Order: sequence, then structure tokens, then C-alpha cells
Amino acid sequence: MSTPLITEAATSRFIRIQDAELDAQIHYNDIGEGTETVVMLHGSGPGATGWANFNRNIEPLVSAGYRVILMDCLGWGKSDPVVCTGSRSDLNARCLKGLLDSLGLDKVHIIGNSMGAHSTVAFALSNPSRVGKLILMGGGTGGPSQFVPMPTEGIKLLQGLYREPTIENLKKMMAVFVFDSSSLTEDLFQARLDNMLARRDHMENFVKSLAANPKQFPDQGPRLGEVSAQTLVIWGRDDRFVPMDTGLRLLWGMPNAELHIFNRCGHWAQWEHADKFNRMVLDFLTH
Ligand SMILES: O=C(O)CCC(=O)/C=C/C=C(\O)C(=O)O
Repeated sequence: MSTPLITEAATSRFIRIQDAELDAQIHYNDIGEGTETVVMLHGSGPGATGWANFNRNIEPLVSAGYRVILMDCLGWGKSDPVVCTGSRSDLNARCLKGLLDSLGLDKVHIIGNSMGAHSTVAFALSNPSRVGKLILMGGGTGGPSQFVPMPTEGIKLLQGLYREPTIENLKKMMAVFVFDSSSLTEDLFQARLDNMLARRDHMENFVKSLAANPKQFPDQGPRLGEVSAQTLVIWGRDDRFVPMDTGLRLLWGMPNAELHIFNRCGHWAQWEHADKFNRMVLDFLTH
């Protein structure tokens, strides 16, 4: 049976999350009807959303029988604005718990990209019984690289783009975001710019958050050994945002992690090497 066309609009949902520390509206996309669910958490770039980060990765999972949920973190996409003065990884983890509670989902697999990977680890630390398998790309913990000066050139360009959201700054950032920048189309630039300009509140709040707390993504290194979930860590050799040695720290720290490094790949492995990435994820989830 062929999968019906999957669109952002047709799968777009909103939910209000309320607990002691949180009262906010979250936007998410809900696709497919499998008994096992894969949640995808996007990165922290300006204009990022679940859909923008993972649109090349949804269909293969849905065709294989998984339900896929893309959560827009607070401060991105159509989710509520927020100024985050503490750990953004923990804030995203709390939102995810609220979303899963509301949807009645007890246990999920999680794919996290960059900030999304930092948040996946934070969620696994605070809710160990609710995670199946984890896939972490270009992230998993904040903290220093052993080899590359921090903040990295990519993160500096990302922060510059938040401060001055222009097409020129977007192109400067995207030029070091992926290994082969000739793969980036004008349509992709325009979609990201539209996302950014549609939510100037998110852009301004990110700058305010950084000013209040420059360490939005704390070093979770000392606690990595507590994450016992089977974990596939994926990195781009040429990642200029979150250096590849962070992947090695995850591999050493997490007892059940394995690491795959793509050659000729920047910070967006799930997009730059989508076909192989999708095959690897399916293989990892089913074996
Ligand atoms: O600062 C960090 O450690 C995380 C940086 C990060 O999350 C960057 C992500 C960028 C994207 O995924 C994007 O712009 O699509």
C-alpha cells in the first residue's frame, strides 16, 4: 500500500502543556499510525523547525510502520515564545514529557539533531523508563571541544544571524553549515528566511536568552554513563558547529553507544546523507 502524500499543513497540530513549571502551547507534526513512535527534535538554528530539519527523513519511517512526531521546541516554529534563562536542554525535555503525557505515549524512540540531541540526552536522564532507542546527530552534550576553539565558527555565525536576520547572514551561516554548499537551493534559503521573519519574537528571545545565560546547553558529560539506552551517534567529519570530538565523548561516556562518522558531511547529516541516514536509522531501530 502506498503512503499518502505527507505535508506539513496536513500533519500540523497544537497542544497546551501545563504542569507545575510550564504552561505553553506546543506545535508538533503527527504522521503515521504505527504502534512504535519516533520523536524528532530539531536544532537551534534561526528558522529551524521539526519540519525544516527532518523533511527528508519522515517518509521512510512512516512507510516502515512507525508513527513520527516532530516537536517544535518552545521558541521555534509555531510553538510559543520563551526567554530561556536556564538549561534549554532541560526545558525542551520538560516540553517533550508534557507532549508525550498529553498524547498518552509511554515510551518513544528519539532522533535529536544538535540542540535536539542535547535535549534527547536531558530527556533520557530525567525519564529513563520512557526512552526506547536514541539517535544523536551533531549533539548530545554541551561542553568544550578538545581540539576546536569554542564557540565554533558555525555557532558564531548562528548567533550573528539571530542578532541580524538578513539573507546575507543566512547565506554566510549556511555556507559553513553543510559540507557541499552547492546543494543549498534558493528555495531552501527563502523557506528559512520566511520562517525567521515570521517569528521575530523567537529571534529576539534567543538573543535575550543568550545574554541571560550564555551556557544554554550545559555539559552533561559527567552523567552520560547513566544513559543506558541503545544509542546511535552520527556525526559529520566536517561539522563546523559542534565538533566531531563531542561524538567521541558520547561514545566513551554512554555504555551502549556506537558512532558513525560520515565523510564529506557538515552539521546536517540527516539532510546531507539522507538516504544512507534513513537506512541506518531503520536498521538500528529494527535490530
Ligand atoms: O550550540 C549548540 O551546541 C547547538 C547548535 C545547534 O543546535 C545548531 C543547529 C542548527 C540547525 O539544526 C539548523 O539551523 O537547522
